Amino acid sequence: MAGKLTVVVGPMYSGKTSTLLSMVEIYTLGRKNIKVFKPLIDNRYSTDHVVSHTGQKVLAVNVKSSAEVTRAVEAESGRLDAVFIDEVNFFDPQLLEVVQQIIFDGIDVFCVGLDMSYKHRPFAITASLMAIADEVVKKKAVCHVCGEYNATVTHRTSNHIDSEIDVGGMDKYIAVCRDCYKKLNPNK
Ligand SMILES: Nc1ncnc2c1ncn2[C@@H]1O[C@H](COP(=O)(O)OP(=O)(O)O)[C@@H](O)[C@H]1O
Ligand SMILES: Cc1cn([C@H]2C[C@H](O)[C@@H](COP(=O)(O)O)O2)c(=O)[nH]c1=O
Ligand SMILES: [Zn+2]
Repeated sequence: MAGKLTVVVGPMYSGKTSTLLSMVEIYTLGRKNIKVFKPLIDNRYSTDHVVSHTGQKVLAVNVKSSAEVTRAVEAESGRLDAVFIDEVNFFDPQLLEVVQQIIFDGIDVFCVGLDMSYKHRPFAITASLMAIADEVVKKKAVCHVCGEYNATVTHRTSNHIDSEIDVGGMDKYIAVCRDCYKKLNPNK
């Protein structure tokens, strides 16, 4: 039987990584064989763990590219039940084919990542994964400005760099609702 693809998206602080950690716990309690991956660029809290903003963590394989995910999964020779991938927004476009192959090989895949950059633009790899997913979960955060539980966007508070990729936390980013995002970005 083919595996199932679940994609969990949302702004920063919306509980994406916490959701991944809960699913890891469920699979682990069920004595399933799993592997967790994270991209090399994400060195914010740890290089060899996926860590949530609340400090909860799980051991993870740090990969430079999606090809390394394939190699690590193949090395398990069919023993895996599920694969978890954090921060898919940082991965190369080939992650789509890699994930597709893993689910066709009968392994469940959980992908977690930002759907949009601070520019309110989709991260292409997350959008492609959402398109082929069996289930998409869109999470919300509490708006840092108005305090409502309706934040769907991330606002970058520092403007020292224009690149859409810039690893960071509260020092650089807040979660906001669309109304507050518009007030903070009047050109939108
Ligand atoms: N504005 C916010 N809205 C919701 N949770 C927040 C906010 N700021 C900080 N947090 C904390 O972040 C936690 C979620 O962290 P995490 O699962 O790592 O989120 P994500 O992976 O989506 O960035 C929440 O449980 C809460 O403790
Ligand atoms: C919005 C946005 C975020 N990032 C970076 C900042 C963090 O390192 C991660 C997101 O982490 P989280 O687990 O969702 O909290 O992505 C970025 O590089 N570009 C952006 O536009
Ligand atoms: Zn708001």
